[in-house]
Amino acid sequence: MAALEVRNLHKRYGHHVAVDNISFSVEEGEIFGIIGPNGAGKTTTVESIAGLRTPDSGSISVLGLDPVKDRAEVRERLGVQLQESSFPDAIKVAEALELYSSFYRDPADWRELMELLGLAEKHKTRYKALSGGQKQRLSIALALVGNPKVAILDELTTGLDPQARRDTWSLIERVRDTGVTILLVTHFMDEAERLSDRIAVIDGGRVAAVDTPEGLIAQVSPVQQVRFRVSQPLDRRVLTELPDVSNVEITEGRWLVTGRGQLLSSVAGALARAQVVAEDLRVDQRNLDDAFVAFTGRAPESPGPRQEEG
Ligand SMILES: Nc1ncnc2c1ncn2[C@@H]1O[C@H](COP(=O)(O)OP(=O)(O)OP(=O)(O)O)[C@@H](O)[C@H]1O
Repeated sequence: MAALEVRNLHKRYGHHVAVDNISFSVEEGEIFGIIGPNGAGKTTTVESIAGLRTPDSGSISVLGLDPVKDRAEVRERLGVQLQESSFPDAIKVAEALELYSSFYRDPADWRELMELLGLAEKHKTRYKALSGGQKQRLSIALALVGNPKVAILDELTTGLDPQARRDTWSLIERVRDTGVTILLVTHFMDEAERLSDRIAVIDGGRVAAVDTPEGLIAQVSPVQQVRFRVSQPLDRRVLTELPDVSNVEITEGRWLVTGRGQLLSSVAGALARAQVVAEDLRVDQRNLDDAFVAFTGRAPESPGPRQEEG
């Protein structure tokens, strides 16, 4: 059974169609990314999954449950970090975590989460006195405090500095490694590419593509090239016989290998087997930004400027 299943989801606000027939499914243990321009319908989709909005039509299953009909059960199993979480200004970090953990049947150890998210030193600090990055980390902790089987993270690292972003990514990977399925909405292509097993590109309320990060990139730019020099003589057939390789050119000692699919790993593997070291290696490779532009016709946002971490 898929952890999440969204089928033919529709949602209008007045005459404006925000979600126009969105379908996708997320396997258990996956990190599934959702990317798309502003106003694409990402938040409407994930808030419908969380039972916070009622779709006009379509069906949603969270671990086999309906977010509206089975609201209480879904709440126990689904952790949600949404944009602009708002808490009472006067609540202290530890109080918020303890309070939220009391809402669940089988909560996580909130003290451990506080430690993990680097909030232990701030445990007595009131919400209003936290920096943007600390508020962000608290909202992640609160999404995880119920020990969820599925977590929805929207704008995970907005407002975090580069080190805090990387730390948060490692944390999310650790959470995934404990078996939690993660739905990650993000504006940042580096984050989506680093974390997601698969990604849905949403544009104008529709799914423009669903694939692995490499698959999305390959869809828009199937041809790749790898350039290098070799540390010792090499029979070109070692490379021309690889299924991913379409052409090998050697000019003045520089090798240019053209191909598709997993070209770099195929070439690296063949060179390693031949005990040849690739020197001065360059890969002409597109990234997820290129795929985003190709699927949506718009450039993705960049992560900065970021708020000061306190
Ligand atoms: N409560 C609402 N009332 C009216 N229109 C809404 C409401 N919520 C969202 N919309 C509109 O629906 C569309 C989809 O919004 P949504 O927030 O789902 O997009 P998004 O992809 O999450 O955008 P962003 O990346 O900017 O957060 C937008 O055009 C938005 O203006």
